[in-house]
Amino acid sequence: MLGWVGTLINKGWLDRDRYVHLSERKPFCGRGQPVQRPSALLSPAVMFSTRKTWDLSHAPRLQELWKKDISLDASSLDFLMSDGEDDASFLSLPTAAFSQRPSLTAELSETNAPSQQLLIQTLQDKVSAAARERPDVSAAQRCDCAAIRWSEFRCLNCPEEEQLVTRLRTQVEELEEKLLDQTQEVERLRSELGATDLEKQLELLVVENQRLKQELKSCRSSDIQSVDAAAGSCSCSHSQDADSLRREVSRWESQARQRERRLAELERELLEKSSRVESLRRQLDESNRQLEDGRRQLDESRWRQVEAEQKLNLRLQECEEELARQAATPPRVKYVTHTVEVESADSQKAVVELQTKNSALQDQLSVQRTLLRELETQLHESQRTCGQLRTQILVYEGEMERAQGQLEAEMQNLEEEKNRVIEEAFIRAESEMKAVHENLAGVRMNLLSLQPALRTLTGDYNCLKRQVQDFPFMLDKAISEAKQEICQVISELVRLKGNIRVFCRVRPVSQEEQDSADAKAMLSFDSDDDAILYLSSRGKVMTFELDKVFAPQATQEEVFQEVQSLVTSCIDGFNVCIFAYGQTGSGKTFTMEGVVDDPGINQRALRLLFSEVTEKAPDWDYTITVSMVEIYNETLR
Ligand SMILES: Nc1ncnc2c1ncn2[C@@H]1O[C@H](COP(=O)(O)OP(=O)(O)OP(=O)(O)O)[C@@H](O)[C@H]1O
Repeated sequence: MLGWVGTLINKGWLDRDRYVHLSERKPFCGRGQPVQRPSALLSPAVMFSTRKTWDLSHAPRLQELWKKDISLDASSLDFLMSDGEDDASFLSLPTAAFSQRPSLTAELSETNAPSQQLLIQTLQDKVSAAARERPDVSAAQRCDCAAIRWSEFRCLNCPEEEQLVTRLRTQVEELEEKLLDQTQEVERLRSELGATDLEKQLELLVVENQRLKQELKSCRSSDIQSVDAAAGSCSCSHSQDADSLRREVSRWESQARQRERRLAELERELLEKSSRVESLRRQLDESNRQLEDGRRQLDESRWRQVEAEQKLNLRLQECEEELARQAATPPRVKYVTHTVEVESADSQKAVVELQTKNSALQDQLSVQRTLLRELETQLHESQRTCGQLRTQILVYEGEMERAQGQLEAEMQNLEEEKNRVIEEAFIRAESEMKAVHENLAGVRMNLLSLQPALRTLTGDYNCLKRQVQDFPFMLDKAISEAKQEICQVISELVRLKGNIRVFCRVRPVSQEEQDSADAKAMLSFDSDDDAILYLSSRGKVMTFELDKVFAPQATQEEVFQEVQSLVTSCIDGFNVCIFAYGQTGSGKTFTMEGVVDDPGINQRALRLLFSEVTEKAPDWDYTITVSMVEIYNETLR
């Protein structure tokens, strides 16, 4: 036992200091003679189980070891177990060897509770295997082996063993619950890091990125179109009003502000998405860290398991050696054999029960190992999935950074283009405004100069309008006045010329008259007055004053012109009479009738009369009657 404990301490599996205080006790003493214990290499299990005293005179090697203050190994355990002369000390060895197991298990459970079951199971398996692998031993040896098992079963049947089994079962249940919790935790981590939420978030981010690109493209195209439209409208800006240009510029500025607000919102959304990606990445890192912790715990559990297996193997080897030594030892105490034989049936039954329990525990252990392998597989799968997701996240982050860079560049270009267009529009608007102001000033000057003329024209227009309105009355008045004036003129003419006017027409001298004596009588005319006629006859000049004197060269037309007014006066209602008086051959017929080629007053007066009547026919109706009278030789015809 001391060698086993010492081996554990030398290998670093047990804490040496934990056993120092035990040196003050006196676990080993020989035959009532207390032995001063030189070292602290005793466990409480040994103290508890060693109820009989040992004679250290039969343990020179132990004394030597104690004096050297070194730890014991498996060989020292052989010595200790084989050198006892006292039967009681011999019998106490197996009891001590097995009864110390709960204490050891309790100590191990403090540091490695999950491996307890495996440790106990391994120990029991080794013992059972050792018993089965000795078919050729003698009956006495089998009896000794049975005695050992009986002692063990008796210890298992004790309350401490039952408590141990209960505690182990509780620990197994706790281990199962822990495995279940770890499985659920792994599932939760997979659900958090798996291809559900994270991929959905990434897909949403990609869709949002595409939407932002399309919206930016549409905004840029609409701005370019609006700029082109504005440029086209500015080309004919001479015909546009300055207010419309200002409204257009204000509208563009409003649109630009709206675009800027929209871009700010998009940037804010992008930042939110980036923060969301960052939080997801932190969650992923946290989950990976938890997975690493779980893996580390599993590694530690595995390591502890291996460690416990090594301990149990060592312990099993020691037990087997002890069993072999016990089997080789001659049966020194026969009654013990009898006692064992008496109770061998119960022991066999207990062995069967224990084997059944061992089988159940092995099954549970295999199940737990299977679960552990599945858990490790799931862990590896989760780690692989996490690696893939991490790679995808890096790829998406790179794409997002590139998209963000492109978006920022496009935003910058759009902003510069917008500023340039606005500046050009402002410049054009200012130039157009200047031209419009100049034109407006010229127009105002023209208006100022035209206002008096306009007022004059307005007055003239009003005057003309009034005149037009009064024109019918004025026309009637003018006609009346003209008629009155005409009547007055005619009256005055008649008054001036008299009611009877006398004209004198001198016909040319004929050829016959030139040869006669009468031709000497000469007529002369006054060159200054056409109403004077001089007649020279027989030395006397007689003067005749008439209304008109027509010389011989006077034509028919000239004579008619003199009487024409009289002819037309008859149209106005006056009575007129024209007649010729003179001696035969004086030219009356020639003047009144005329010749065919040169008509006289009658034909000319009728032509003029009918011409006037025809001209006034729309307004007047005339009735013309012609009558001819001749007085010849005092006869009227
Ligand atoms: N002014 C004249 N110029 C030229 N020839 C004229 C003119 N007057 C008259 N004679 C001619 O004198 C002639 C006589 O004229 P006419 O017959 O007219 O006279 P009379 O007075 O009518 O005569 P009677 O009383 O006999 O009828 C005509 O041959 C006519 O051609």
